[in-house]
Amino acid sequence: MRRVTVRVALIGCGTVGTEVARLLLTNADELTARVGDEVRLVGIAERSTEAERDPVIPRELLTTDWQGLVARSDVVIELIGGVEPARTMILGAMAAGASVVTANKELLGKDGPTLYAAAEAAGVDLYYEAAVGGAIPLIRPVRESLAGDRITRVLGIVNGTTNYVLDQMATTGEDLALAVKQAQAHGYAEADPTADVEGFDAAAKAAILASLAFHTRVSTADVHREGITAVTAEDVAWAAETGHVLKLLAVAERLPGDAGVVARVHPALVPLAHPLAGVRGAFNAVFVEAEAAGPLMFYGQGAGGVPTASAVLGDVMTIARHRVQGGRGPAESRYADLPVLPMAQAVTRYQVRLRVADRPGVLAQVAGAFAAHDVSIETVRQAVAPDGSTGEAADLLVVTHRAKESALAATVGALEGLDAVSAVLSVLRVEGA
Ligand SMILES: NC(=O)c1ccc[n+]([C@@H]2O[C@H](COP(=O)([O-])OP(=O)(O)OC[C@H]3O[C@@H](n4cnc5c(N)ncnc54)[C@H](O)[C@@H]3O)[C@@H](O)[C@H]2O)c1
Ligand SMILES: N[C@@H](CCO)C(=O)O
Ligand code: NA
Repeated sequence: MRRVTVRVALIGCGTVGTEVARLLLTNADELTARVGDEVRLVGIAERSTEAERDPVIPRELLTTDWQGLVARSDVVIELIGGVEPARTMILGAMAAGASVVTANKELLGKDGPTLYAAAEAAGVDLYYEAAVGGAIPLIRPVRESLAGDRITRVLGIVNGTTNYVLDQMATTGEDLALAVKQAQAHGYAEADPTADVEGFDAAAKAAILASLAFHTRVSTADVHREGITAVTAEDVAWAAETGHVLKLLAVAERLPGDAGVVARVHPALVPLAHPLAGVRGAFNAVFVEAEAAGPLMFYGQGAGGVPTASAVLGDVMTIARHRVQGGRGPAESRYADLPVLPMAQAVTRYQVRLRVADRPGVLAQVAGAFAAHDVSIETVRQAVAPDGSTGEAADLLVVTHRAKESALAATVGALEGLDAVSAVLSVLRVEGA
Protein backbone atom coordinates (compact mmCIF):
# COMPACT_ATOMS: atom_id res chain seq x y z
CA MET A 1 0.00 0.00 0.00
CA ARG A 2 1.21 3.52 -0.81
CA ARG A 3 2.53 5.29 2.27
CA VAL A 4 1.88 9.00 2.59
CA THR A 5 2.91 11.56 5.12
CA VAL A 6 0.34 14.19 5.99
CA ARG A 7 2.41 17.36 6.35
CA VAL A 8 0.92 19.79 8.85
CA ALA A 9 1.85 23.48 9.04
CA LEU A 10 0.99 25.78 11.91
CA ILE A 11 0.70 29.55 11.48
CA GLY A 12 0.65 31.37 14.81
CA CYS A 13 2.25 29.90 17.93
CA GLY A 14 0.47 31.75 20.73
CA THR A 15 -1.90 30.48 23.44
CA VAL A 16 -3.69 27.95 21.23
CA GLY A 17 -0.89 27.35 18.69
CA THR A 18 1.60 26.30 21.36
CA GLU A 19 -0.82 23.67 22.69
CA VAL A 20 -1.61 22.43 19.19
CA ALA A 21 2.11 22.00 18.52
CA ARG A 22 2.53 20.23 21.85
CA LEU A 23 -0.24 17.72 21.05
CA LEU A 24 1.03 17.15 17.50
CA LEU A 25 4.57 16.52 18.76
CA THR A 26 3.90 14.52 21.91
CA ASN A 27 1.07 12.39 20.51
CA ALA A 28 2.61 11.93 17.04
CA ASP A 29 2.77 8.13 17.26
CA GLU A 30 -0.85 7.79 18.36
CA LEU A 31 -2.11 10.25 15.76
CA THR A 32 -0.22 8.34 13.09
CA ALA A 33 -1.67 5.03 14.29
CA ARG A 34 -5.21 6.46 14.19
CA VAL A 35 -4.87 7.88 10.70
CA GLY A 36 -2.96 4.91 9.33
CA ASP A 37 -0.17 7.06 7.90
CA GLU A 38 2.27 9.54 9.32
CA VAL A 39 0.94 12.89 10.55
CA ARG A 40 3.92 15.22 10.91
CA LEU A 41 4.24 18.85 11.98
CA VAL A 42 6.60 20.21 9.33
CA GLY A 43 6.85 23.86 10.37
CA ILE A 44 5.54 26.75 12.44
CA ALA A 45 5.25 30.24 10.95
CA GLU A 46 5.57 33.09 13.42
CA ARG A 47 6.41 36.78 13.33
CA SER A 48 9.80 36.06 14.88
CA THR A 49 11.89 32.91 15.23
CA GLU A 50 13.87 34.49 18.08
CA ALA A 51 11.10 35.26 20.61
CA GLU A 52 11.11 33.21 23.80
CA ARG A 53 8.78 30.19 23.55
CA ASP A 54 7.68 27.12 25.41
CA PRO A 55 10.56 24.58 25.37
CA VAL A 56 8.27 22.07 23.63
CA ILE A 57 8.59 24.11 20.40
CA PRO A 58 11.67 22.95 18.43
CA ARG A 59 13.51 26.02 17.10
CA GLU A 60 14.26 24.30 13.80
CA LEU A 61 10.52 24.15 13.01
CA LEU A 62 10.10 27.93 13.28
CA THR A 63 10.07 30.16 10.23
CA THR A 64 8.91 33.65 9.31
CA ASP A 65 8.22 32.52 5.73
CA TRP A 66 4.58 31.38 5.86
CA GLN A 67 4.33 31.13 2.07
CA GLY A 68 7.31 28.79 1.85
CA LEU A 69 5.84 26.67 4.64
CA VAL A 70 2.38 26.50 3.07
CA ALA A 71 3.88 25.36 -0.24
CA ARG A 72 5.22 22.19 1.43
CA SER A 73 2.13 21.33 3.50
CA ASP A 74 -1.09 19.32 3.13
CA VAL A 75 -2.90 20.83 6.12
CA VAL A 76 -2.48 24.42 7.31
CA ILE A 77 -3.64 25.45 10.78
CA GLU A 78 -4.26 29.20 11.06
CA LEU A 79 -4.08 30.41 14.66
CA ILE A 80 -3.05 34.04 14.43
CA GLY A 81 -6.61 35.45 14.67
CA GLY A 82 -8.02 38.68 13.19
CA VAL A 83 -9.17 39.34 9.63
CA GLU A 84 -5.87 40.19 7.91
CA PRO A 85 -3.38 38.75 7.21
CA ALA A 86 -5.21 35.58 8.29
CA ARG A 87 -7.57 35.71 5.28
CA THR A 88 -4.71 36.13 2.81
CA MET A 89 -2.87 33.21 4.42
CA ILE A 90 -5.90 30.90 4.35
CA LEU A 91 -6.71 31.77 0.74
CA GLY A 92 -3.03 31.30 -0.17
CA ALA A 93 -2.93 27.90 1.52
CA MET A 94 -6.07 26.73 -0.28
CA ALA A 95 -4.85 28.00 -3.64
CA ALA A 96 -1.70 25.94 -3.04
CA GLY A 97 -3.87 22.84 -2.51
CA ALA A 98 -3.75 22.61 1.28
CA SER A 99 -6.79 22.04 3.50
CA VAL A 100 -7.25 24.50 6.34
CA VAL A 101 -8.14 24.36 10.03
CA THR A 102 -8.88 27.65 11.76
CA ALA A 103 -10.24 28.88 15.10
CA ASN A 104 -10.78 32.35 13.70
CA LYS A 105 -14.39 33.26 14.47
CA GLU A 106 -13.79 36.93 13.73
CA LEU A 107 -12.79 36.16 10.14
CA LEU A 108 -15.43 33.44 9.62
CA GLY A 109 -18.20 35.66 11.01
CA LYS A 110 -17.18 38.58 8.85
CA ASP A 111 -16.18 36.92 5.61
CA GLY A 112 -16.85 33.18 5.85
CA PRO A 113 -18.43 32.96 2.36
CA THR A 114 -15.16 34.04 0.68
CA LEU A 115 -13.35 31.22 2.47
CA TYR A 116 -16.04 28.59 1.81
CA ALA A 117 -16.07 29.50 -1.88
CA ALA A 118 -12.27 29.28 -2.06
CA ALA A 119 -12.31 25.84 -0.38
CA GLU A 120 -14.89 24.66 -2.91
CA ALA A 121 -12.95 26.04 -5.87
CA ALA A 122 -9.72 24.42 -4.69
CA GLY A 123 -11.40 21.12 -3.73
CA VAL A 124 -9.98 21.25 -0.19
CA ASP A 125 -11.42 21.04 3.31
CA LEU A 126 -12.10 23.98 5.65
CA TYR A 127 -12.73 22.98 9.27
CA TYR A 128 -13.34 25.31 12.23
CA GLU A 129 -14.60 23.40 15.26
CA ALA A 130 -12.52 25.56 17.62
CA ALA A 131 -14.13 28.79 16.39
CA VAL A 132 -17.34 28.27 18.42
CA GLY A 133 -17.47 26.78 21.88
CA GLY A 134 -13.73 25.97 22.03
CA ALA A 135 -13.34 22.29 22.90
CA ILE A 136 -17.07 21.52 22.69
CA PRO A 137 -18.00 19.38 19.69
CA LEU A 138 -20.66 21.67 18.22
CA ILE A 139 -19.85 22.64 14.65
CA ARG A 140 -19.52 19.01 13.63
CA PRO A 141 -22.80 17.85 15.26
CA VAL A 142 -24.67 20.76 13.67
CA ARG A 143 -22.98 20.27 10.29
CA GLU A 144 -22.98 16.45 10.20
CA SER A 145 -24.99 14.68 12.91
CA LEU A 146 -28.05 16.90 12.41
CA ALA A 147 -27.72 17.02 8.61
CA GLY A 148 -30.97 15.04 8.27
CA ASP A 149 -33.00 17.13 10.70
CA ARG A 150 -34.37 20.69 10.71
CA ILE A 151 -32.91 22.95 13.36
CA THR A 152 -35.38 25.51 14.68
CA ARG A 153 -33.33 27.34 17.29
CA VAL A 154 -29.83 27.65 18.68
CA LEU A 155 -29.58 29.25 22.11
CA GLY A 156 -26.42 29.42 24.08
CA ILE A 157 -23.66 30.85 26.17
CA VAL A 158 -20.77 31.16 23.73
CA ASN A 159 -18.50 33.62 25.52
CA GLY A 160 -16.70 32.41 28.60
CA THR A 161 -15.45 35.80 29.74
CA THR A 162 -18.89 37.40 30.01
CA ASN A 163 -20.35 34.27 31.60
CA TYR A 164 -17.62 34.46 34.24
CA VAL A 165 -18.33 38.17 34.80
CA LEU A 166 -22.11 37.71 35.18
CA ASP A 167 -21.62 34.65 37.39
CA GLN A 168 -19.21 36.60 39.58
CA MET A 169 -21.71 39.47 39.86
CA ALA A 170 -24.48 37.02 40.81
CA THR A 171 -22.48 35.17 43.45
CA THR A 172 -20.71 38.12 45.10
CA GLY A 173 -22.97 41.10 44.35
CA GLU A 174 -19.97 42.87 42.79
CA ASP A 175 -20.50 45.50 40.13
CA LEU A 176 -19.50 44.98 36.52
CA ALA A 177 -16.17 46.86 36.63
CA LEU A 178 -14.89 44.82 39.55
CA ALA A 179 -16.05 41.53 38.03
CA VAL A 180 -14.27 42.39 34.75
CA LYS A 181 -11.06 43.03 36.74
CA GLN A 182 -11.43 39.58 38.31
CA ALA A 183 -11.89 38.07 34.85
CA GLN A 184 -8.69 39.77 33.74
CA ALA A 185 -6.83 38.52 36.84
CA HIS A 186 -7.92 34.95 35.95
CA GLY A 187 -6.72 35.36 32.37
CA TYR A 188 -10.21 35.11 30.84
CA ALA A 189 -10.61 38.72 29.76
CA GLU A 190 -7.97 40.46 27.67
CA ALA A 191 -6.40 43.76 28.76
CA ASP A 192 -8.88 45.34 26.33
CA PRO A 193 -12.08 43.38 27.09
CA THR A 194 -14.16 45.11 24.39
CA ALA A 195 -14.61 42.12 22.07
CA ASP A 196 -16.06 40.07 24.91
CA VAL A 197 -18.03 42.58 27.02
CA GLU A 198 -19.55 44.38 24.03
CA GLY A 199 -20.68 41.06 22.55
CA PHE A 200 -18.59 41.16 19.34
CA ASP A 201 -17.09 37.72 20.01
CA ALA A 202 -20.50 36.20 20.74
CA ALA A 203 -22.02 37.88 17.68
CA ALA A 204 -19.39 36.32 15.39
CA LYS A 205 -20.14 32.91 16.90
CA ALA A 206 -23.90 33.48 16.55
CA ALA A 207 -23.39 34.27 12.85
CA ILE A 208 -21.37 31.09 12.31
CA LEU A 209 -23.99 28.95 14.10
CA ALA A 210 -26.94 30.61 12.35
CA SER A 211 -25.37 30.10 8.92
CA LEU A 212 -24.78 26.41 9.59
CA ALA A 213 -28.07 25.72 11.34
CA PHE A 214 -30.29 27.40 8.76
CA HIS A 215 -28.33 26.86 5.53
CA THR A 216 -28.40 30.60 5.03
CA ARG A 217 -25.62 33.17 4.95
CA VAL A 218 -25.60 35.16 8.16
CA SER A 219 -22.67 37.47 8.84
CA THR A 220 -21.65 39.15 12.09
CA ALA A 221 -23.07 42.43 10.82
CA ASP A 222 -26.52 40.78 10.58
CA VAL A 223 -26.53 39.88 14.28
CA HIS A 224 -28.29 42.23 16.69
CA ARG A 225 -25.69 42.86 19.40
CA GLU A 226 -25.95 44.15 22.95
CA GLY A 227 -23.09 43.43 25.34
CA ILE A 228 -23.12 43.31 29.12
CA THR A 229 -21.77 46.81 29.83
CA ALA A 230 -25.21 48.17 30.78
CA VAL A 231 -25.92 45.32 33.24
CA THR A 232 -26.08 46.63 36.82
CA ALA A 233 -25.72 44.86 40.15
CA GLU A 234 -29.39 45.74 40.66
CA ASP A 235 -30.41 43.90 37.45
CA VAL A 236 -28.52 40.85 38.67
CA ALA A 237 -30.16 41.03 42.10
CA TRP A 238 -33.63 41.40 40.55
CA ALA A 239 -32.99 38.41 38.33
CA ALA A 240 -32.35 36.29 41.42
CA GLU A 241 -35.35 37.80 43.18
CA THR A 242 -37.59 36.61 40.35
CA GLY A 243 -36.10 33.11 40.02
CA HIS A 244 -33.81 33.84 37.10
CA VAL A 245 -30.15 34.30 36.32
CA LEU A 246 -28.78 36.83 33.82
CA LYS A 247 -26.73 35.36 30.99
CA LEU A 248 -25.29 36.80 27.79
CA LEU A 249 -27.04 34.65 25.21
CA ALA A 250 -26.54 34.10 21.53
CA VAL A 251 -29.87 33.20 19.94
CA ALA A 252 -30.47 32.21 16.33
CA GLU A 253 -33.93 31.15 15.31
CA ARG A 254 -36.01 30.25 12.34
CA LEU A 255 -39.32 32.10 12.45
CA PRO A 256 -42.58 30.16 11.95
CA GLY A 257 -43.40 29.34 8.36
CA ASP A 258 -39.76 29.84 7.42
CA ALA A 259 -40.46 33.58 7.30
CA GLY A 260 -36.80 34.21 8.03
CA VAL A 261 -33.97 33.99 10.50
CA VAL A 262 -33.18 36.33 13.39
CA ALA A 263 -29.79 36.22 15.12
CA ARG A 264 -29.17 38.18 18.29
CA VAL A 265 -26.78 38.53 21.21
CA HIS A 266 -27.93 40.24 24.41
CA PRO A 267 -28.21 39.73 28.15
CA ALA A 268 -31.29 37.71 29.00
CA LEU A 269 -33.09 36.29 32.02
CA VAL A 270 -32.93 32.51 32.12
CA PRO A 271 -35.22 30.63 34.56
CA LEU A 272 -33.21 28.89 37.28
CA ALA A 273 -34.68 25.53 36.25
CA HIS A 274 -33.28 25.80 32.71
CA PRO A 275 -30.01 23.89 32.11
CA LEU A 276 -28.31 27.06 30.80
CA ALA A 277 -28.84 28.69 34.21
CA GLY A 278 -26.46 26.18 35.77
CA VAL A 279 -23.57 27.02 33.45
CA ARG A 280 -21.07 28.65 35.78
CA GLY A 281 -17.76 30.45 35.48
CA ALA A 282 -16.11 30.56 32.06
CA PHE A 283 -17.90 27.47 30.74
CA ASN A 284 -19.94 27.54 27.53
CA ALA A 285 -23.13 25.68 26.70
CA VAL A 286 -25.29 25.65 23.62
CA PHE A 287 -28.85 24.40 23.32
CA VAL A 288 -29.82 23.23 19.85
CA GLU A 289 -33.47 22.52 19.12
CA ALA A 290 -34.36 20.44 16.08
CA GLU A 291 -37.73 19.23 14.83
CA ALA A 292 -36.99 15.51 15.13
CA ALA A 293 -34.18 15.43 17.68
CA GLY A 294 -35.86 17.82 20.11
CA PRO A 295 -33.57 19.75 22.46
CA LEU A 296 -29.86 18.91 22.65
CA MET A 297 -27.35 20.53 24.95
CA PHE A 298 -23.60 20.85 24.33
CA TYR A 299 -21.49 21.84 27.31
CA GLY A 300 -17.80 22.29 28.06
CA GLN A 301 -14.78 24.56 28.02
CA GLY A 302 -15.24 27.25 25.41
CA ALA A 303 -11.78 28.77 25.67
CA GLY A 304 -8.23 28.25 26.88
CA GLY A 305 -5.21 27.04 24.95
CA VAL A 306 -5.39 23.36 25.88
CA PRO A 307 -9.15 22.74 25.43
CA THR A 308 -9.22 24.74 22.20
CA ALA A 309 -6.26 22.73 20.88
CA SER A 310 -8.32 19.55 21.33
CA ALA A 311 -10.91 20.83 18.83
CA VAL A 312 -8.18 21.93 16.40
CA LEU A 313 -6.55 18.49 16.54
CA GLY A 314 -9.90 16.78 15.91
CA ASP A 315 -10.21 18.77 12.69
CA VAL A 316 -6.62 17.99 11.70
CA MET A 317 -7.30 14.28 12.16
CA THR A 318 -10.44 14.38 10.01
CA ILE A 319 -8.59 16.13 7.22
CA ALA A 320 -5.61 13.77 7.55
CA ARG A 321 -7.96 10.81 7.07
CA HIS A 322 -9.43 12.47 4.00
CA ARG A 323 -5.92 12.90 2.63
CA VAL A 324 -5.12 9.26 3.22
CA GLN A 325 -8.42 7.64 2.26
CA GLY A 326 -9.81 10.24 -0.14
CA GLY A 327 -12.99 12.29 0.18
CA ARG A 328 -13.83 15.66 1.62
CA GLY A 329 -15.96 17.03 4.40
CA PRO A 330 -19.32 18.71 3.76
CA ALA A 331 -19.13 22.00 1.92
CA GLU A 332 -20.93 25.14 3.05
CA SER A 333 -24.63 24.84 2.37
CA ARG A 334 -26.84 27.89 1.90
CA TYR A 335 -29.57 26.46 -0.29
CA ALA A 336 -32.34 27.65 2.08
CA ASP A 337 -31.31 31.27 1.61
CA LEU A 338 -33.87 32.51 4.17
CA PRO A 339 -34.28 36.26 4.68
CA VAL A 340 -32.18 37.47 7.60
CA LEU A 341 -34.57 39.71 9.52
CA PRO A 342 -33.88 42.67 11.82
CA MET A 343 -34.29 42.55 15.59
CA ALA A 344 -37.68 44.27 15.36
CA GLN A 345 -39.04 40.94 14.01
CA ALA A 346 -37.75 38.85 16.92
CA VAL A 347 -40.37 37.31 19.19
CA THR A 348 -39.68 36.59 22.84
CA ARG A 349 -40.87 37.26 26.40
CA TYR A 350 -39.98 40.34 28.44
CA GLN A 351 -39.68 41.44 32.02
CA VAL A 352 -40.30 45.18 32.40
CA ARG A 353 -39.57 46.95 35.68
CA LEU A 354 -41.28 50.31 36.24
CA ARG A 355 -41.38 52.91 38.97
CA VAL A 356 -44.94 54.24 39.19
CA ALA A 357 -47.09 56.48 41.35
CA ASP A 358 -48.91 54.35 43.93
CA ARG A 359 -52.49 55.55 43.46
CA PRO A 360 -55.78 54.19 42.11
CA GLY A 361 -55.98 53.54 38.37
CA VAL A 362 -52.25 53.39 37.67
CA LEU A 363 -52.19 49.65 37.12
CA ALA A 364 -55.05 49.99 34.63
CA GLN A 365 -53.13 52.68 32.70
CA VAL A 366 -50.02 50.53 32.60
CA ALA A 367 -52.01 47.47 31.48
CA GLY A 368 -53.65 49.68 28.84
CA ALA A 369 -50.28 50.61 27.33
CA PHE A 370 -49.42 46.93 26.91
CA ALA A 371 -52.85 46.11 25.51
CA ALA A 372 -52.74 49.01 23.04
CA HIS A 373 -49.69 47.44 21.41
CA ASP A 374 -51.04 43.90 21.51
CA VAL A 375 -48.56 42.76 24.13
CA SER A 376 -50.17 40.26 26.46
CA ILE A 377 -49.25 40.38 30.15
CA GLU A 378 -48.46 37.10 31.89
CA THR A 379 -47.89 38.35 35.46
CA VAL A 380 -47.67 41.64 37.35
CA ARG A 381 -46.03 42.04 40.70
CA GLN A 382 -46.04 45.15 42.82
CA ALA A 383 -43.53 46.07 45.51
CA VAL A 384 -43.07 49.23 47.52
CA ALA A 385 -40.29 51.21 45.85
CA PRO A 386 -37.03 50.40 47.63
CA ASP A 387 -36.20 54.06 48.28
CA GLY A 388 -38.67 53.98 51.16
CA SER A 389 -41.10 56.47 49.66
CA THR A 390 -43.94 54.67 51.42
CA GLY A 391 -47.29 55.10 49.88
CA GLU A 392 -46.17 57.40 47.06
CA ALA A 393 -44.26 55.19 44.64
CA ALA A 394 -44.21 51.52 43.85
CA ASP A 395 -42.18 49.28 41.57
CA LEU A 396 -44.08 47.12 39.12
CA LEU A 397 -42.62 44.03 37.59
CA VAL A 398 -44.48 43.05 34.44
CA VAL A 399 -43.73 39.77 32.65
CA THR A 400 -45.20 39.42 29.17
CA HIS A 401 -46.19 36.51 27.01
CA ARG A 402 -44.30 36.17 23.75
CA ALA A 403 -44.43 39.42 21.79
CA LYS A 404 -42.69 41.01 18.87
CA GLU A 405 -39.70 43.19 19.70
CA SER A 406 -41.19 46.11 17.75
CA ALA A 407 -44.43 45.89 19.77
CA LEU A 408 -42.54 45.80 23.03
CA ALA A 409 -40.45 48.83 22.01
CA ALA A 410 -43.64 50.76 21.20
CA THR A 411 -45.12 49.72 24.56
CA VAL A 412 -42.06 51.00 26.42
CA GLY A 413 -42.33 54.29 24.52
CA ALA A 414 -45.98 54.58 25.59
CA LEU A 415 -45.16 53.73 29.21
CA GLU A 416 -42.52 56.43 29.30
CA GLY A 417 -45.14 58.91 28.16
CA LEU A 418 -47.53 58.16 31.04
CA ASP A 419 -47.67 60.71 33.88
CA ALA A 420 -48.02 57.91 36.40
CA VAL A 421 -44.79 56.22 35.28
CA SER A 422 -41.76 57.99 36.70
CA ALA A 423 -39.23 55.61 35.14
CA VAL A 424 -38.89 52.44 33.10
CA LEU A 425 -36.15 50.94 35.27
CA SER A 426 -35.23 48.00 33.07
CA VAL A 427 -36.41 45.92 30.14
CA LEU A 428 -34.97 42.43 29.93
CA ARG A 429 -35.76 39.61 27.56
CA VAL A 430 -36.66 36.25 29.08
CA GLU A 431 -35.36 33.18 27.22
CA GLY A 432 -35.54 29.47 27.68
CA ALA A 433 -38.88 29.42 29.42
N1 LIG B 1 -7.30 31.66 23.37
C1 LIG B 1 -8.46 31.02 23.35
O1 LIG B 1 -8.96 30.58 24.39
C2 LIG B 1 -9.20 30.79 22.07
C3 LIG B 1 -10.36 30.01 22.07
C4 LIG B 1 -11.05 29.79 20.87
C5 LIG B 1 -10.57 30.36 19.72
N2 LIG B 1 -9.45 31.14 19.75
C6 LIG B 1 -8.98 31.70 18.49
O2 LIG B 1 -7.73 31.11 18.17
C7 LIG B 1 -6.93 32.04 17.47
C8 LIG B 1 -5.60 32.22 18.20
O3 LIG B 1 -5.85 32.70 19.50
P1 LIG B 1 -4.70 32.79 20.61
O4 LIG B 1 -5.39 33.04 21.89
O5 LIG B 1 -3.77 31.63 20.49
O6 LIG B 1 -3.95 34.12 20.15
P2 LIG B 1 -2.48 34.61 20.57
O7 LIG B 1 -2.48 36.08 20.43
O8 LIG B 1 -2.07 34.02 21.86
O9 LIG B 1 -1.55 33.98 19.45
C9 LIG B 1 -1.47 34.45 18.14
C10 LIG B 1 -0.05 34.18 17.64
O10 LIG B 1 -0.01 34.48 16.26
C11 LIG B 1 1.20 35.16 16.00
N3 LIG B 1 1.03 36.00 14.82
C12 LIG B 1 0.29 37.14 14.72
N4 LIG B 1 0.38 37.65 13.49
C13 LIG B 1 1.19 36.82 12.79
C14 LIG B 1 1.66 36.82 11.47
N5 LIG B 1 1.34 37.79 10.61
N6 LIG B 1 2.47 35.80 11.08
C15 LIG B 1 2.83 34.82 11.93
N7 LIG B 1 2.40 34.77 13.21
C16 LIG B 1 1.59 35.76 13.63
C17 LIG B 1 1.48 35.97 17.25
O11 LIG B 1 2.87 36.30 17.35
C18 LIG B 1 1.01 35.02 18.35
O12 LIG B 1 2.07 34.18 18.81
C19 LIG B 1 -7.77 33.31 17.35
O13 LIG B 1 -8.48 33.29 16.14
C20 LIG B 1 -8.73 33.18 18.51
O14 LIG B 1 -9.93 33.89 18.31
C21 LIG B 1 -8.76 31.35 20.89
N1 LIG C 1 -12.78 35.42 24.51
C1 LIG C 1 -13.48 34.22 24.23
C2 LIG C 1 -12.49 33.13 23.87
C3 LIG C 1 -13.06 31.99 23.14
O1 LIG C 1 -13.45 32.31 21.84
C4 LIG C 1 -14.33 33.83 25.45
O2 LIG C 1 -14.24 34.49 26.49
O3 LIG C 1 -15.10 32.90 25.36
NA1 NA D 1 -16.22 23.79 19.27
